Amino acid sequence: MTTTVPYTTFKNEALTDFSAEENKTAMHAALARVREGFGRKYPIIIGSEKLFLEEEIISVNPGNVDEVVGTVSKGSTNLAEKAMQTALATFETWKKVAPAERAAYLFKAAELMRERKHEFSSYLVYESGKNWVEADADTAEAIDFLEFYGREMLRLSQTSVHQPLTKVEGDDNQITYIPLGVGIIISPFNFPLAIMAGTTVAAIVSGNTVILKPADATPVIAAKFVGLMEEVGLPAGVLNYLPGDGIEVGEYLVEHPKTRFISFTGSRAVGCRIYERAAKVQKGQIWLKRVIAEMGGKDGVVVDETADLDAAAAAIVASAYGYQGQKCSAGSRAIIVESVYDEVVKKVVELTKNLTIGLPEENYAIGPVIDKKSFEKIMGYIAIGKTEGNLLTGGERSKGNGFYIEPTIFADVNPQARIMQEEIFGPVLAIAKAADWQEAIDIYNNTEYGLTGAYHSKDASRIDYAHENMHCGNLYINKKCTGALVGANPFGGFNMSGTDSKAGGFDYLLLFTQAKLTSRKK
Ligand SMILES: NC(=O)c1ccc[n+]([C@@H]2O[C@H](COP(=O)([O-])OP(=O)(O)OC[C@H]3O[C@@H](n4cnc5c(N)ncnc54)[C@H](O)[C@@H]3O)[C@@H](O)[C@H]2O)c1
Ligand SMILES: N[C@@H](CCC=O)C(=O)O
Repeated sequence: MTTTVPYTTFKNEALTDFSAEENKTAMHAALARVREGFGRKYPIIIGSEKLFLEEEIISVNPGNVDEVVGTVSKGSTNLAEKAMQTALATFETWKKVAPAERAAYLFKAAELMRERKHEFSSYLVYESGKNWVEADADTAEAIDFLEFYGREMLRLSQTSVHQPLTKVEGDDNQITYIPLGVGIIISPFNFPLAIMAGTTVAAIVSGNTVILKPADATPVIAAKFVGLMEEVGLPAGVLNYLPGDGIEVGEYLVEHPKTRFISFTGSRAVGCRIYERAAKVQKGQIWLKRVIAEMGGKDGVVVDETADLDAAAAAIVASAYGYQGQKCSAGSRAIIVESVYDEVVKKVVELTKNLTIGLPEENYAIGPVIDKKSFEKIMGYIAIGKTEGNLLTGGERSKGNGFYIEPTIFADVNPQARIMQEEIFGPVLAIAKAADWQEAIDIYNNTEYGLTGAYHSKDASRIDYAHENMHCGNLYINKKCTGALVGANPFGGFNMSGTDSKAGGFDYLLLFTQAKLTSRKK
């Protein structure tokens, strides 16, 4: 298999318009088909072996906890070792496969995923509790990553385009981006298709082999994706699928001397732990491991008195509550200038009270949070919020046979308060008042994170100031602070939000390669 797709032809996948009757009908049909497959068992996949084990991870619908979406065999350290040996052996052949051939697998997978878009989105609805729009965006982003990284590998392999070298008389100089080796992909629950698939295929298309450890709550959608890659003919052993306990299997692989890199997306605490453990050189290890860690955020929307206040309020609500606030990009803080504070807060409360709560499969605006542990953590923060701010709406569990929480707003919160500083990862918004726009930006910058932010204003010089001074990887002007588009809004943050990488960006594949220079005498 190979490809002749020009690398310049990337376009973002269109989102589905669910107000159109035919799309609604197609989504209902896909949900019904996926529901028929509930309770299916999914194996561990190592090379060409499919292993069904007694010990399993049970994937439950967070919107209706009596439903089991599927069960997935659970990996152990023995199987992690087996996966490592398989990935190491396969690397010897995969690294020699031409970039165009590697990219072709991604393009084929994108084509099939596009054809089965609603089916993938339905798994997201049932397994992660996303409503239709959020699920559709997750699937579209996964398609984008396949199309984008495939093209990026083609571009990177044309090194005269990527890095034209200075001409030297009598020399023929060539730079080649070669793969690293075996990578461990550790993915989060919240973009269980897009981030899981994107981080996996970026590594694979660059010529590496990988062991994928998906999030415990969302292993079925990962199994579906691995099945798709198998279907397009990706050679066995390039992508090994090993669900398992983060601490047991994850740490075994992070510490393994043959691990060449770790691509982690998840919380700050786990990211820091992986970074530290990966830094220790193990017996027999002949490289320093590369760690790509995309971690949490405490993102915020800043509004000054010149802004379009309706648009700003809508952006605050969309940023805070999309997928129940379970986005690293979620705008869990709003910082509003005093002179318009009451007006904007009133609008935000009204919009929030209009949000409907219910089953994701019925496409309510607000669904459940992912699991019991998250539910309890978020309710814990709501209890803290009740001591740190004025509760304007929400603050309670919501009805339903799942992990439903009311969208919650705390106003008049001190910028140093815990709910203004710590990532809650749930439908909780903390609002602070600033004396003026500059103080608002200072408050925005006053966290340990630096992932996304938004600034709402009509004043061009303040916008320029925000552009220079709001310290975050993704800054949005007069927009919400979520929803980065592959290729258009390369995504990743500063400080404790990670290692400053940019998923969906034009330098991302460099993280999975090393540059080799060959200088020939003519
Ligand atoms: N910056 C980004 O691009 C980005 C994107 C999505 C999510 N996130 C962050 O992810 C977090 C939410 O996801 P989550 O709850 O799945 O995160 P998490 O850190 O709990 O888990 C992420 C992954 O790490 C694994 N893991 C847990 N402990 C481990 C260990 N000791 N060693 C190795 N692996 C281990 C988990 O099993 C899971 O697969 C939030 O903090 C969010 O901000 C960041
Ligand atoms: N890339 C997504 C966030 C990913 C993290 O959760 C966004 O831009 O909203």
